[in-house]
Amino acid sequence: MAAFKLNSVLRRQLFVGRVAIVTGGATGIGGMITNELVTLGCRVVIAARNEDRLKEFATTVNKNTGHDLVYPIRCNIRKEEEVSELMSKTVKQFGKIDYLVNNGGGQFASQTEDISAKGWHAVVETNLTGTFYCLKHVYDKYMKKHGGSIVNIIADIYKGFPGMAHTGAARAGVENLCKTLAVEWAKNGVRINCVAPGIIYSETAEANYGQKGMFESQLYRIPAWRLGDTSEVSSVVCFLLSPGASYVSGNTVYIDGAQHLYKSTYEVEQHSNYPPPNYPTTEATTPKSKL
Ligand SMILES: CCCCC/C=C/C(=O)SCCNC(=O)CCNC(=O)[C@H](O)C(C)(C)COP(=O)(O)OP(=O)(O)OC[C@H]1O[C@@H](n2cnc3c(N)ncnc32)[C@H](O)[C@@H]1OP(=O)(O)O
Ligand SMILES: NC(=O)C1=CN([C@@H]2O[C@H](COP(=O)(O)OP(=O)(O)OC[C@H]3O[C@@H](n4cnc5c(N)ncnc54)[C@H](OP(=O)(O)O)[C@@H]3O)[C@@H](O)[C@H]2O)C=CC1
Repeated sequence: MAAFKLNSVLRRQLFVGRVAIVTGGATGIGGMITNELVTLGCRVVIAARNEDRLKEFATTVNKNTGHDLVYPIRCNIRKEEEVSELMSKTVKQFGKIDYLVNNGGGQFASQTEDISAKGWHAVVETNLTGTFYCLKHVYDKYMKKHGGSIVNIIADIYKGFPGMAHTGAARAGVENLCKTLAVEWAKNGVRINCVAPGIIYSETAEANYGQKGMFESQLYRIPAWRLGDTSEVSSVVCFLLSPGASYVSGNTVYIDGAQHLYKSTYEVEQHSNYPPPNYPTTEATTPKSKL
C-alpha cells in the first residue's frame, strides 16, 4: 500500500514547471493558495486591484523561498480588458497557464430590500461577471489549445444566502457555469470545479464586516464548533488542480465543518404572518409577532 502514498519528495515536485493564476492571491484564502502552490513548486501570478499589496506579498514570498516564483499583475476582474491583458501578459511572461483559481471576490451583508441597484451590480459584476471574464479569456488565450484545470471559490449557498442575496445569486451562477463548462470544455482537456468555503478566518475577511469577533460569534452554527482556516481551503484547491483529481470535473466541495447541513447564519424572528393553519391553535401556540 505504501507505494500509493505521495512521498514528500514527490509532493514537493507536484507542480514543478507549472504556472497558475490566483485572483485575490495576496490576501486571506488566496494568499494561502499562492503559498501552497509555491511550496509545491508552481510559479504563481497573483492578480487583484490593490497593486501595493500584491507587490508586497510577492516580495515577501520570493524572499522567503529565495526564488522568483510569485509575479504580481494589477487587475480588476470587473474590467474585461484588464482580464484579457492579465491572461496575455501571463502567457507572454511564462509561456503557459496550467491553472486558474477564481478566488477574488466578496460582498457586504444586507437585507435584500436594502440592496441598491448599484450595490447589486457591484457584487454580481465582481463575483459572476468577473469570473466569467477570467474563464473566457483563460480559455481563449491558452486552455482551448492546451487544456488546464480551474477552481472557482464560491460560498456556502446550499440553503440560499439569506442576508447576502446578491452574492448567493452570483455564486449560484458561477456554480452552474462550472457545470456547463465541465461539459463544453472537456473536449479541450479542461477540468473545472468549485470550492464552497463556510466561515474561514483571516484578518482581511473579517475586516470586511467591520466587527472583530464577528466570525467567532457564529461557532454554535457550525457542527465542527470552530472556524475554518485558510490552509484547509488551499489544500482542497491544490488537490482539485492536481493530477490526483484528474477524473473530477463539474463538482463543488463544501469546506465548512458540515455547516451547510446545519444552521443558517440568518435568524428568522418570531411572527404570525403566514396564512393561518387548518389545525386548531391557541394563543399559547401562536407565535408573538414582533413585526
Ligand atoms: C457570518 C459571516 C459569513 C461570511 C461568509 C463570507 C465571507 C466572505 O466572503 S469574506 C471575503 C470578504 N472580502 C470581501 O468581501 C472583499 C471584497 N469586497 C468588495 O470588494 C466589496 O464588498 C464589493 C464586492 C461590494 C465591491 O465593492 P466596490 O467595487 O469597491 O464597490 P463600491 O465600494 O464602489 O460600492 C458599490 C456599491 O455597493 C454598495 N456597497 C458597497 N459596500 C457596501 C456596504 N458595506 N454596505 C452597504 N452597501 C455597500 C453601495 O451601494 C455602493 O455604492 P455607493 O453607496 O455609491 O458607495
Ligand atoms: N472567508 C470566508 O469565510 C469566505 C470567503 N469566501 C470567498 O473567498 C474568496 C476569498 O476571500 P477571503 O480570502 O476570505 O477574503 P479577502 O477579503 O482576503 O479576499 C478577497 C480578495 O478578492 C480580491 N478582489 C475583490 N474584488 C476584486 C476585483 N474586482 N478584482 C480583483 N480582485 C478582487 C481582493 O483584492 P483587492 O481588494 O486588492 O482587489 C482580495 O484579495 C472571496 O471570493 C470570498 O468572498 C466565500 C465564503 C466564505
